Amino acid sequence: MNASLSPVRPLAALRGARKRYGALTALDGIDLAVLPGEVLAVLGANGAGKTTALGLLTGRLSPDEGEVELFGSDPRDPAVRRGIGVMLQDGGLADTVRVAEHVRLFSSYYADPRPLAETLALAGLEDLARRPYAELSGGQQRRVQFALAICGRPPLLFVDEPTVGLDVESRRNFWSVLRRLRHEGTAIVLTTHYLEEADALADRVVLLGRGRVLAQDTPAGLKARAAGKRVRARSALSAAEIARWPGVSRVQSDDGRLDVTAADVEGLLRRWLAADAGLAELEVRPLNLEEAFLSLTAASTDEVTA
Ligand SMILES: Nc1ncnc2c1ncn2[C@@H]1O[C@H](COP(=O)(O)OP(=O)(O)OP(=O)(O)O)[C@@H](O)[C@H]1O
Repeated sequence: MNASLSPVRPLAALRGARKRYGALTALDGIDLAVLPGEVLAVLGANGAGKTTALGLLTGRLSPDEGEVELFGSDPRDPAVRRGIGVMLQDGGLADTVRVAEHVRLFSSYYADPRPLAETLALAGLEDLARRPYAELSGGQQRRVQFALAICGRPPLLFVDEPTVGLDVESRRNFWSVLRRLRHEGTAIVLTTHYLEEADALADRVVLLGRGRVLAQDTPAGLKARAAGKRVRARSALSAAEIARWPGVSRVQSDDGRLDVTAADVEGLLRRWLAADAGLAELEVRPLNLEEAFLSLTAASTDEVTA
């Protein structure tokens, strides 16, 4: 989607944004728009450019080329940034200060903060309010960083890999809090490696790879756009033979059966049945989000190396 053609004015946008670190191009001219009320997941492998994209949108970094817009203005203006909440990967908070004091101090920067007790409850910190920050576990420190990001009731919240290092229950709790904030009307930009997380939370996904946008879609749309379906069957043909057929992107031998990923599944099945009348135990299923992600990422790698 081209951000400038969007009928709804975005809360934040990158247009042709390019960012280099020395010789390395971290973002290679990307377009991205955050629409009111949506949860946008920025998904990608390590080094794809997710944190850099967030750094531009939140005014922490400046682009080398292109435009960055936040609430129609420049995010490098501190007055504009006051309208956002940001949870970074590393908060850098004072160790000796107690949790409630951190939250109270941050809340004082905002005109209409949440009551302290509500912020602590949303972040799951009620029982830790009197603890010094340094005496918290890594996961508990993440919750404090989250509390600071939401205490000012920002209409737009940025969270960078928020559930890294959280156990399964904490991750689920965190998801339900994000859903509640979205329900209150907060737009959320979330970076993640976890496809499951994007699938569970996001209205839209921007898939980044090597500093480029590989796809922007709903989680379901992303799955549909990815290269086809998986077909499993017991066959007399070899994996190498099927791998040469057009439209076949991957073949694996698994427990005496072949597992084939193909864009045109009907074409594959016609050819396979014609070549092997003994084809048995046939199963066809759509790719899950993880497989869709891998096939899109692999397609970009092919493009780069071609
Ligand atoms: N300050 C920096 N100086 C030099 N290179 C950097 C800097 N920050 C990021 N990079 C490089 O830019 C690229 C994009 O990094 P970025 O942190 O945006 O990726 P990411 O998608 O957030 O990765 P991860 O999932 O590992 O956090 C990487 O190759 C990274 O090594």
